[in-house]
Amino acid sequence: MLTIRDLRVRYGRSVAALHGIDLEVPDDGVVAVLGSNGAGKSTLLRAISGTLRMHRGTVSGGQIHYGDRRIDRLDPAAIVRLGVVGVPEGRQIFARMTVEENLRAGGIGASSATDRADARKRVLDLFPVLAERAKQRAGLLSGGEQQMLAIGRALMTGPSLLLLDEPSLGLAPKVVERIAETIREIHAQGTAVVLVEQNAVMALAVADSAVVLEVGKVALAGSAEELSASEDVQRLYLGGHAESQAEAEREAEQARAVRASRRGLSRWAG
Ligand SMILES: Nc1ncnc2c1ncn2[C@@H]1O[C@H](COP(=O)(O)OP(=O)(O)OP(=O)(O)O)[C@@H](O)[C@H]1O
Repeated sequence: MLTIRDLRVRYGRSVAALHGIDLEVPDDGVVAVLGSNGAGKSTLLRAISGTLRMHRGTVSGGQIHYGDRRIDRLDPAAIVRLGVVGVPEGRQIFARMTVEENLRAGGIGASSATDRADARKRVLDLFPVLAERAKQRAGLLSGGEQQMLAIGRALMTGPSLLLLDEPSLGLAPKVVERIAETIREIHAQGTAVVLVEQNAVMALAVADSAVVLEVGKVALAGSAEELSASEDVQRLYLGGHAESQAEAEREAEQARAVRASRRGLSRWAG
């Protein structure tokens, strides 16, 4: 379980980005973090993964625990060793290296060659396209394939908690649905997920529970079903791109249908 209590983050002296966030991510959970630009979503992931310092940020108050370990003062490599691995926004794969080399780089932290081989097999089963493109330069993959590679590389360490920063960004709806299915499969295989998204329809379809951040605070929290039904969420995040209330309702209906199919999937997986 990841437990965040009263987390406060600053960038330099002048910018206070998070103002006391509370969040829990159960070991078998998928928690979505929603919110508009600048709400603090990426900052929250940076705080969990220990990468704030690379962005001149610091935890100025509160605590983050993973299990019984306090992690908000650990460096990123130590946090990865505890099983908490992030896929930052913008994918950041090694564009000039091949798909295979990218995956190998992800597995460097694995404890043994057997672990690496097992992880590689799991990743290629999850993303068969990466096996087909193994020798290709990563920079030549499509946007969706690059996102799959970024997730696959993170999975090479065998994480128990995966942090995803806007995996749907810039991808076509069909590819977004493929990424959503993959997140469900990763979860069904026993990895907890924190999913930061601006695509609330996708995130609420995949997650068990969600929080909405507004200017560095949790404005709303609840189960994915509660938030899908919330008028505020519908107006701000589900209806935001809809031309009419009817379309917003269709989107919410679509999210409910995908959730129902997910329940079917997890029953099947379990
Ligand atoms: N390196 C930085 N230095 C100074 N301020 C920053 C830095 N990174 C983020 N901020 C500020 O912190 C606040 C939260 O930003 P953050 O990137 O976490 O939001 P976000 O919800 O992830 O937004 P987006 O969806 O646009 O990525 C914003 O006011 C942003 O301008």
